[in-house]
Amino acid sequence: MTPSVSSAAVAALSPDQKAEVLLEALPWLQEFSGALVVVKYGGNAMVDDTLKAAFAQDMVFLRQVGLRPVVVHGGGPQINAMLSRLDIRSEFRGGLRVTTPEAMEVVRMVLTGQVGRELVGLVNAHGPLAVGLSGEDGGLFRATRRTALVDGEQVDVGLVGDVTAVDPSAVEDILAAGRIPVVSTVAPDVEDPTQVLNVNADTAASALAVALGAKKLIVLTDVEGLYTSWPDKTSLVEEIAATELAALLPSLESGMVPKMEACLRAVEGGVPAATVIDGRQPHSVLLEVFTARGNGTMVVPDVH
Ligand SMILES: Nc1ncnc2c1ncn2[C@@H]1O[C@H](COP(=O)(O)OP(=O)(O)O)[C@@H](O)[C@H]1O
Ligand SMILES: CC(=O)N[C@@H](CCC(=O)OP(=O)(O)O)C(=O)O
Repeated sequence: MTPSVSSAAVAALSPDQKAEVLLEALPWLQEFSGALVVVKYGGNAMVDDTLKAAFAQDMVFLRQVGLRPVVVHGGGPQINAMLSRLDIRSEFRGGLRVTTPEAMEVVRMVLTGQVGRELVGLVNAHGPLAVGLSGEDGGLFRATRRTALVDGEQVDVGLVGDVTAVDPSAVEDILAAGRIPVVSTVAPDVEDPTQVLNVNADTAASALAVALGAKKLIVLTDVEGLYTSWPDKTSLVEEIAATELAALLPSLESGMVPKMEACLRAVEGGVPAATVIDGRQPHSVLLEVFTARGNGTMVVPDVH
């Protein structure tokens, strides 16, 4: 496997510099030893092959140094591409895809049969570590149909749900076997378990992080982090407490709404920290977990 960090750049470092880089990770290796970390990989941060390979390498790295990573992936752009190839119209309302029965078939096929499979393959290029599953497997998720909030009104978005029950035992079994679960976020409807619903991947990752008692939720996206007044680049937030974020939520725009809501719910549900990081930076997860100055925006409880 070709290393994604340039060997020439590493060779150019002096022995002292190499030791310094390795030692910077020591306190973080100690702090995160054995820790369960849920990593949500957004579809927008997944469009480049080199980035995807680097992400897979990071998951293997975490696992190798004793953490227990759980991957929850999105795939919005990949679903869009397949819907347009099949000539099926699709629109978003309040950050959620309006999902017809026809679109739902494509969502399930792309998330579970394409995006999930590709990530499993990339991780397993390093060894037989990843096992893919969807919210349908082993009763992992159950979802309740929801509407979207558009201009103060609740509107119907079709076969879309929110995860309202999680049975993490299937994920825990995979972790106990020393492997890396890779979860796609379609989920059976509580009312009719033969009907699957489309679930936003950020909110599903958050529900899973809470149910697993994760030490951290890391959300990769295609922007540096949360901006309080988007798109003003000077308004990037490094750290924000739950109450402050709750007050800010109504002013956020569509893509960031489910993401920041997910971080808030995770922290309110007992996850000590939820971080949104820039997935366009190769190895952003390694930098986030193992360096002093992480990146992106960290959401923390009010008292921590
Ligand atoms: N306040 C904000 N801070 C940061 N990004 C924002 C904000 N408001 C809207 N955005 C947009 O949200 C996008 C991320 O959401 P989304 O496209 O759903 O990503 P993903 O596929 O990673 O889930 C960013 O690329 C940015 O264009
Ligand atoms: C209800 C809803 O909108 N579901 C999303 C599920 C995928 C997702 O969340 O993907 P990202 O993380 O890449 O945005 C969708 O259909 O696009």
